[in-house]
Amino acid sequence: MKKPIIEARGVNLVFETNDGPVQALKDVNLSIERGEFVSFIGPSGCGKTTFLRCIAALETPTSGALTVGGISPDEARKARSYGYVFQAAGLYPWRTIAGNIKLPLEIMGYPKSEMDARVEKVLELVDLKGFGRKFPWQLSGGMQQRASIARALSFDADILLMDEPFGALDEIVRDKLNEELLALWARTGKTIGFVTHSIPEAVYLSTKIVVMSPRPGRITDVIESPLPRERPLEIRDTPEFLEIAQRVREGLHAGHAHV
Ligand SMILES: Nc1ncnc2c1ncn2[C@@H]1O[C@H](COP(=O)(O)OP(=O)(O)OP(=O)(O)O)[C@@H](O)[C@H]1O
Repeated sequence: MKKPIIEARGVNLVFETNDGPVQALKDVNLSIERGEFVSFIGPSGCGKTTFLRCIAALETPTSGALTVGGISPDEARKARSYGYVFQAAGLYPWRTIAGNIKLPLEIMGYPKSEMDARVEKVLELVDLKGFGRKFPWQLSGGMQQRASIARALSFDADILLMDEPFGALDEIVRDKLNEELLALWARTGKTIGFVTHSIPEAVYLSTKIVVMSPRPGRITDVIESPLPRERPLEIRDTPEFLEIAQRVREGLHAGHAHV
């Protein structure tokens, strides 16, 4: 059997705060296979972001085992195994779009010609061809978020971690970006970890949906989606889609019963 690209076994994380310990993650067990699209959904404070940050070695579990590509998250971070997309696009206003996308490549010391080639390639991947010389403030919110995805893709990591990347966008833009993200995922074969508050977004995008609940943050359900990988937006009106959405809803409610 192939080894999962991300594997968590009995992961716990307790934050020590002024008000006492906060158990952000409790006994999290999860396997993510290469090429999967995994969404994390649950109410505020259930540990979605914390788990993503553990994968990215931005937080360290208090106990348990977590591997990324068979190595520790810290080693995986040093090996540039993932790109990270935050809720806010976080582009530097004094740099052009191309300049922003180049930033991680500059830090990694890529030669100029390769940087330029990569910028062109990722701009095309996120449908921003021709916008490299614009500044962030000249782009719409949706375009800025596409640019931040391009930046995360620029060094071609196997894993893309996305923390509510479309949360601040209106529904029409969000639909379009969801469609584009699926196309990008199909073209690149990346493994994607995606945090969301939206049930339709989670069901539309994912091959696996991880339902979480708070206090302490834990996984209450893991749903393997039976939907085909190729998904027109209209799939959201099919009985299969609505059935999965219902199961997510039930998982969310069941989680609350423990609070
Ligand atoms: N650095 C920290 N110090 C102390 N407590 C923290 C820290 N980071 C997160 N927490 C707490 O851990 C719990 C999980 O937080 P986390 O941000 O992972 O939740 P979330 O599910 O991503 O929430 P949201 O949907 O609001 O982003 C919360 O109770 C939060 O207050």
